[in-house]
Amino acid sequence: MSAPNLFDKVWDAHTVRTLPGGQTQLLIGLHLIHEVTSPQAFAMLRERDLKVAYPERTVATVDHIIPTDTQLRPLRDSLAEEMMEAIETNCRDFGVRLLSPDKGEQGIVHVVGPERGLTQPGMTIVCGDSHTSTHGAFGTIALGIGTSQVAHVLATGTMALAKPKVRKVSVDGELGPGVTAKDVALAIIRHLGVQGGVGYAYEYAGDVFRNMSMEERMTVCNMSIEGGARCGYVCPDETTVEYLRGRDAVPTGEEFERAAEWWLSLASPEDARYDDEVHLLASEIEPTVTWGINPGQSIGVGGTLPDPAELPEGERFAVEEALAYMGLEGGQRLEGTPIDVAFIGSCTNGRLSDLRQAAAVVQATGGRVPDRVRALVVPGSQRVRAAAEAEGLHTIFTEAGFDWRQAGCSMCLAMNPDKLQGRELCASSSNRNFKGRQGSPTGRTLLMSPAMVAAAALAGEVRDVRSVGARVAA
Ligand SMILES: CC(C)[C@H](C(=O)O)[C@@H](O)C(=O)O
Ligand code: SF4
Repeated sequence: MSAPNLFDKVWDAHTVRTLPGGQTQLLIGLHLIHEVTSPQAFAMLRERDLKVAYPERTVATVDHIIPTDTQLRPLRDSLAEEMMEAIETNCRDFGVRLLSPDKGEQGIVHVVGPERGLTQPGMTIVCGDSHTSTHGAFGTIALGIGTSQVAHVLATGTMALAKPKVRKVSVDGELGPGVTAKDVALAIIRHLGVQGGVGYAYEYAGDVFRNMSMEERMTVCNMSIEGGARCGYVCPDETTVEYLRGRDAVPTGEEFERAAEWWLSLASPEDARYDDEVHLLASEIEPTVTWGINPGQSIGVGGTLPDPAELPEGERFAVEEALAYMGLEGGQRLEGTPIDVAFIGSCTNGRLSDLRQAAAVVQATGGRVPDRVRALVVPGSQRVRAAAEAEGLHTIFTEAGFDWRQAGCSMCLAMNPDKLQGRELCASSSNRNFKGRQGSPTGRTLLMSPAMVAAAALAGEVRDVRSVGARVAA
């Protein structure tokens, strides 16, 4: 008999009961909320005269709509100001803590949860946001939910869910220089497909994840959803424990040691059972760039684009459609393609280590962003911004011609003034390259690591980060 994996253990520990239809009623340990998916949910509570069942397990932030040039109130965009006021009022009326920009606590929801130690191993975590999978880096069950589910969790602290299957995704060996967590995430998605994870939770394992920092694990877990998985996680280990020690929401002293012991005990054992297992080799992963309109359409930076004429009939259309939208030719190399905009930031790659890697490339290259390129560095949270400034990273960026911004989602989704214009081509450290994703209906996105974005910004074109000589690997 094989043993339960982490997902089974956390699921069982939070099961309230099995519902008549076969779903599980799951107790939710942490409910994170943001300004986009919460207003309607609070309205539903008001209509039915309900309270937030567990305000102490509910934490709010503002990220999508907040401008990143200045956060001074009232916000210049009246709709953004309205949304800001709505979340302030809702949090006040329902007794929910808002991580406020005035107190230096604000940031992207998936950055502030972990950095404050709100995200802890063994928890169930939900948020009305698809990239909630990020929190799985700590060995949690972390799920994105819809607005009506947000209302349900606010009102009951529980949620009905069918248990997904679990696939173990192992990446073994050692990553080469210049190959980052982002490249691992893109390689997994390319290998398994953007729909490959449907119905699954991904357990990330193997040498590569064992050696990763928590921030790198977050980058990969963040993109689980882009590979279709319901969520993704890494089993807690000493790296997890040491990351959490001393953070705001984490217990101290004896209580911390007890918690740490429990966290470590949740890790899947050697003989754990899985519904499926997949193995990838670290040595086969290159610095990766997307060329299409979903995150699975990527190549190693040195490679050439697929040629529709050489593809089987069934695959041809999707490639043709993507190449036509992107204005690229099959068989062409991506390296050397001129870019118009460079964006470093987002919940995938807007943490301190990401900014450090990008800054290292800027220093190693020594040049300046050409005038025709707009380059933005947007920290994932106010704390990340302050920490980066304390090490002088902002000076490295601004002296090289990058724009150093306030914390927020910024151009990842462009629900704020940071938008592409027309057909601009953007080298972006974010997670989605869908048509029109970055604010212009015809705008184009090349997803890559923050180090690669920095290299592209300085060259004004797609470059292999390894050619600039900076050691950017963790
Ligand atoms: C606005 C929000 C609902 C959305 C999501 O769920 O992911 C956004 O964060 C995104 O990245 O597209
Ligand atoms: S940074 Fe991008 S992916 Fe992350 S929550 Fe914001 S909009 Fe969504």
